Amino acid sequence: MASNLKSENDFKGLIDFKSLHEEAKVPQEFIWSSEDLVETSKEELNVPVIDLEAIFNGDDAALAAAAKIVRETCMEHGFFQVTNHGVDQNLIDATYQEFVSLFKLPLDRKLNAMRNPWGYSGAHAARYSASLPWKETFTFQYKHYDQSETQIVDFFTAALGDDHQHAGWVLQKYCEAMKKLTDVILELLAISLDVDRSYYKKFFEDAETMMRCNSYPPCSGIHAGALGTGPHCDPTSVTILFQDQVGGLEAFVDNKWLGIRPQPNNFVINIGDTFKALTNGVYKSCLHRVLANREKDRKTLAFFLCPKGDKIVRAPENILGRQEPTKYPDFTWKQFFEFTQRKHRADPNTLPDFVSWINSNSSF
Ligand SMILES: C=C1C[C@]23C[C@H]1CC[C@H]2[C@]1(C)CCC[C@@](C)(C(=O)O)[C@H]1[C@@H]3C(=O)O
Ligand SMILES: O=C(O)CCC(=O)C(=O)O
Ligand SMILES: [Fe+2]
Repeated sequence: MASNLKSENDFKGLIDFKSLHEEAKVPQEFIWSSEDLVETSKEELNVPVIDLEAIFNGDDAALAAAAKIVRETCMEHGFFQVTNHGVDQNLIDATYQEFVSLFKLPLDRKLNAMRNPWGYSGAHAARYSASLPWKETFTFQYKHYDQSETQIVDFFTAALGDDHQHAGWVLQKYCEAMKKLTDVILELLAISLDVDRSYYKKFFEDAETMMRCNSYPPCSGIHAGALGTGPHCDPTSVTILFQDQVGGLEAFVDNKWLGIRPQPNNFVINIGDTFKALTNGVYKSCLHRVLANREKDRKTLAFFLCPKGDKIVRAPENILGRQEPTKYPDFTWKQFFEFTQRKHRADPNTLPDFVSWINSNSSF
C-alpha cells in the first residue's frame, strides 16, 4: 500500500479523514448542492416513544393505544422510537466499542477490508466521485435463517484478520438481538395495520438483514458544505438505529428539516421503501439526512431489516380493513438492492425510479 496516501488521494477509496480534519479541509468532492443543504428548522421532530415492555405484558388496551400511535406516526412520516426491549445494554456498549476500535485502525488495514458492497467504505469514494458522504462505514449481511453461528465471525476474520474474531462474536450476538427486536416491532406494525399480527413476522422469518456502523468524523472544513449522509429514504424495510448522544439525524417533514434528538436507551425506528410497498403505500418511508458535526465524532449502529432476496414483495390484500388496488409491481429485495448498488444511488426518489425501471422491464 502506498506510504503517502494523501498524495495519491484520487478519491478511489483513499480517504484520509484524519489529515483532512487536521488541514480543516473539505475537498470539492464532499460539497453538496444548496438544495441538499437547506437549513435545519429550529423545531425538532416529535418522535413518539413506544414502551415495548409495557405493551407486551398482556395489557391489550396499552397494546391497542401503542398501535394507534404507530399507525398515526407511520402514516405521517414513518419515524418512531422504542424503549430498549430485551437487548443487553452491555452488548450495545461492547458493539459500539468494537467499532470505535475498528475505525481507529490504520487506513491501509481499513482499505484492505473493502468487500464492495460489504466491509469498509471511506466516504463511498470507491463508488462515487461527487457529493461524498462525510463518513466511514462498515457493513455486512446477517442471514438469520442461515443457522451458521459463525457467519459474522467468519466475515470479520476474513476482512480484518484473526485479531477481529472477538469483534465478530460481539456483532453476531448484537444482530441476533436486533432480529428478536424486529420480530416484536413487526408484530406491533401488523396490529397497527389491522393485519394478522404474525403476518410480517412470518414474511421476515428468513430475513437477509444488513448491519452498518456509520462513523462520522468531525468536519471542521472552512467551507463545510459536507453532509454525513445525504438526503434519502432507506430502500430497506425497517431500520433500527442506535445513535450516540451527539445528534445530527434529521427528517424532512412538512417541508422542513427537523432534528431527531438522541434519547438514551431508545432505538429510533424508521420505515423504509420496501416496507412502504408492503403496506401498499399506506405507511411513509421518510426522507432523512445526517449533518456532519464540526467538533465531535459521531457513530451510529443501523440494523436494516430486509426480506430474503428472492421473496416476492407484495402487500397483504386487506390493510386497515380496506382492499385497495395494488400500487406497486411485484419485485424482490435482490432486484431492489442491486438497483441501489448498480443503477441508482439511494436518494429521495429511489422507489419511484425503481418502479419505473421494473415496469419498463429493464435489466442491469
Ligand atoms: C440498501 C441500502 C443502501 C444504503 C444502505 C442501505 C440502506 C440505506 C442506503 C443509504 C445509506 C442511503 C444514502 C446513500 C447511501 C449510498 C449511503 O450514504 O450510504 C446508501 C447505502 C448504500 O448504498 O451503501
Ligand atoms: O447515522 C444516522 O443517524 C442515520 C444513517 C442513515 O440514515 C442510514 O445509514 O441509512
Ligand atoms: Fe437512512
